[in-house]
Amino acid sequence: MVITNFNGTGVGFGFGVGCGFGVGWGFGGMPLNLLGLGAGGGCGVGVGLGWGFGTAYGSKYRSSRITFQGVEFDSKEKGNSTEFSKPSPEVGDRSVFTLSQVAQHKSNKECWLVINGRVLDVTKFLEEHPGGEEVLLEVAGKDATNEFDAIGHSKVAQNLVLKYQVGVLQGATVQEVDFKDVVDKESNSKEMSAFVIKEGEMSKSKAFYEFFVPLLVAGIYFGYRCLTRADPVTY
Ligand code: HEM
Repeated sequence: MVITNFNGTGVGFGFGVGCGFGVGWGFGGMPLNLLGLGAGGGCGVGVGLGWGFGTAYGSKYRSSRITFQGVEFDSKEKGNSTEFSKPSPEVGDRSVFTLSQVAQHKSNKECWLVINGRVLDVTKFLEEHPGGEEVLLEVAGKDATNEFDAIGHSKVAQNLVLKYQVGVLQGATVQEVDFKDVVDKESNSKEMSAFVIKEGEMSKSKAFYEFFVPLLVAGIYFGYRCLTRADPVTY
């Protein structure tokens, strides 16, 4: 099983008494592909049905038997090792491309990008990418090394990079890799684990504003209502 955690800005709906903040469901993370638990605080209406913005945290699960196109992580076992099957690329692995040549392939029909000096044709991987095809298309035709590293991709993802290599970038020094070596313990264990926390995506001050300001406002309002409530008249 693969669990990918995410956090991001979310929208929460909740019910409250007196003021309208509560805990509810929200969406968050990139991509917005699963609902997560969110906390929201906000304006109260009437008897206290409220809504607010908060941060959503969630996890998404998928089967551990992920088969990326053409790559069988847990089959073809020979003894204790698993064979990493790489289909023959249309273009030779050692072809040398310039960045402007790579830049000519930036659509979903032909999507190339560069990672660590390797030129990759990820067209067939677009739909398979756990992070969504949009992020790949955003860096299509460019050097996406920084974006790739920033996510903290797993060893499995790094091995997949080799599968989609169609050449190298002109002037780049690329570490030679023997394809028999790319399968490590992680893929042999038939389990692809991912724990992606996008730190830095939300600054501390933003988190402060999203969480505490609505709570503060609601608290002040609640306190004001308590203090200004007229005492019942007793006879
Ligand atoms: C050919 C290059 C790439 C491959 C083979 C690849 C593969 C993967 C894989 C296997 C995962 C699942 C988690 C993991 O194992 O690390 C993943 C997640 C992700 N990737 Fe990539 N990736 C590639 C390029 C990129 C690029 C360039 C970006 C950003 C521009 C990106 C953004 C993401 C994001 C945001 C996630 C996390 C998804 C989530 O939080 O649910 N990936 N990728």
